[in-house]
Amino acid sequence: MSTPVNLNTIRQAPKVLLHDHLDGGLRPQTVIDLARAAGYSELPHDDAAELERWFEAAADSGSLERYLETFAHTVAVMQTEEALARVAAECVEDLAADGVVYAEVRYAPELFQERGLTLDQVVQAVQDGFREGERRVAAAGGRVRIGTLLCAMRQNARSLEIAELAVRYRDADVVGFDIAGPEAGFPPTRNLDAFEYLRQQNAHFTIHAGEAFGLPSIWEAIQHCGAERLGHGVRIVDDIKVDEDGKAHLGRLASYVRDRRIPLEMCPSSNLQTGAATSMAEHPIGLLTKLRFRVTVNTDNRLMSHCTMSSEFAALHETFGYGWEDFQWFTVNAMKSAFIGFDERLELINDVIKPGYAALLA
Ligand SMILES: O=c1[nH]cnc2c1ncn2[C@H]1C[C@H](O)[C@@H](CO)O1
Ligand SMILES: [Zn+2]
Repeated sequence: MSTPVNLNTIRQAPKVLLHDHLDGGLRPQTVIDLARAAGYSELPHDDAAELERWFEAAADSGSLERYLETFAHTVAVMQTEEALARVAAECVEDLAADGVVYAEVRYAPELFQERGLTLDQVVQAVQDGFREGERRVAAAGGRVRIGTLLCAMRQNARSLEIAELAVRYRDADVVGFDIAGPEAGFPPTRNLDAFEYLRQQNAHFTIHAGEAFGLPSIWEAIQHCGAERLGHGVRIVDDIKVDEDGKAHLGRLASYVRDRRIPLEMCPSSNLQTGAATSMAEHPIGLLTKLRFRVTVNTDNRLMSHCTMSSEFAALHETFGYGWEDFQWFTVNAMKSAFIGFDERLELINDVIKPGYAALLA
């Protein structure tokens, strides 16, 4: 008889996370500590539990723009090398404690220059923090590997510079690039020079698309920019019609995304808060999973969405009845879609993920 599925047992299952923002995953107490150290007095609460509730409620606004406003506080307290390294190390510990065995964690270096840090100092501080976190996890007998994605913010015009930064650190575990920030009004094609540069460098990138804007954003991200994965991508369902008898008809773009196995970095809880989906039951992940798109499950922002990889899986179990086989499928999908090398992905699938789920299914 297989292990019953609940939050505790899900924590023990090996999980892979491709879409997690460093500045969206701070521990509430760390936000408070760092604010104190920096003399930042704008926090809405100085009690960790209240602050945690505040982030979740403020992010639960129904709009991506309002959701993004909450990052003003986390970004404000991450302006020194010490703060960046601490947040990065704690991020690794928290993911490992939740049973994540591989994660790609992203952030926008350009946001951490308010106190004079150079882009290189920002990246080096975060990489130091990630390596420190991995060492602490290994010393405690755990296993986790972190790759970094550098984001450029859509509303700024620094994407080529950030793409060059990502390539400069590609041998120091920066595994790819992304664009983030408000989607409506900032089409991905504004950053074509960055994407062209990355392709010429044989570098990897994903693009936030199809979250707060629809099919044109997804189409541009894939066909003009050359994105290998889609951040969210939920609006791809606008190109799918389902008959009354349940038969699905895919348009050209949806067919392309499915047939080319383009990974969808889906983040259910975040989508409920930004209004990209109306409820868990109606979240497009149900249909897209049924149609065997390459779906992956992610947290987006663990602080703002008050979630973990395990709580996302648990919510999907409650809503759609998914069990270990489905979780293994999401996890293998994610591992196959990661930006690290093929050998390493295969090793994680064969040595960690499959044995982990086999034990839970036995
Ligand atoms: O879901 C999101 N969509 C677009 N941008 C986002 C999302 N979550 C976080 N961000 C932004 C806010 C962060 O400051 C930035 C880099 O992590 O990315
Ligand atoms: Zn995101």
